Amino acid sequence: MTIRFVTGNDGKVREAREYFEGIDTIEQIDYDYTEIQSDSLEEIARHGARETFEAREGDDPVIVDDTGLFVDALGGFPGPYSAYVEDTVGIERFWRLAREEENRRARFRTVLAYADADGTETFTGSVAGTLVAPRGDGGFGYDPLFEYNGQTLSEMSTEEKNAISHRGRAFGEFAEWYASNED
Ligand SMILES: O=c1nc[nH]c2c1ncn2[C@H]1C[C@H](O)[C@@H](COP(=O)(O)OP(=O)(O)OP(=O)(O)O)O1
Repeated sequence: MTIRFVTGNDGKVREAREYFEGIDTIEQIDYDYTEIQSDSLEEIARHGARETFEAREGDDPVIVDDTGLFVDALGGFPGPYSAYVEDTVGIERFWRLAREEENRRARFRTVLAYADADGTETFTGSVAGTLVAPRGDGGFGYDPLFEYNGQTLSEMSTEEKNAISHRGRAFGEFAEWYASNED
């Protein structure tokens, strides 16, 4: 099938194309859905997918990905506000805040929302790691700061990142559900 991925983030699309290579086609859709103010990634993603599905003509299913980086020592900040923090202060200044903390544990969480004529479903994936001084030049967003098993996500190939990442795990949940729901 063709999966219509509603996002302006090319990094997310690259990871989806790698994950579903040879299985499904990923089509990137630009639709400016309302990012509701909420501390729940589920609500944000669910609302975005529903709104986009209903605004489009036809019955093509769509997916929306809402992701956040949650830092333990900062009470989960920036969490659902991760895009805002990246756009305003940037990851270098965010690192200067995080490096003051003794406990540098953090977690990425992705909620993928799928909407079609039958309703909306959400799928979640997360990965725990450690914040470090930025390293590597792959990936996107906060990847250079996030270390997992000795490597930052920026030092991994897309395939390696997908194998352990929040998003890769959410894709896995979705793919399993989708396969068991096909007519
Ligand atoms: O795997 C990732 N590795 C590192 N950083 C990441 C990742 N995934 C999202 N991020 C960053 C991008 C943005 O600063 C925020 C999520 O924001 P989020 O609203 O989900 O995405 P976005 O605004 O970039 O694109 P869009 O809403 O069009 O899909 O965390």
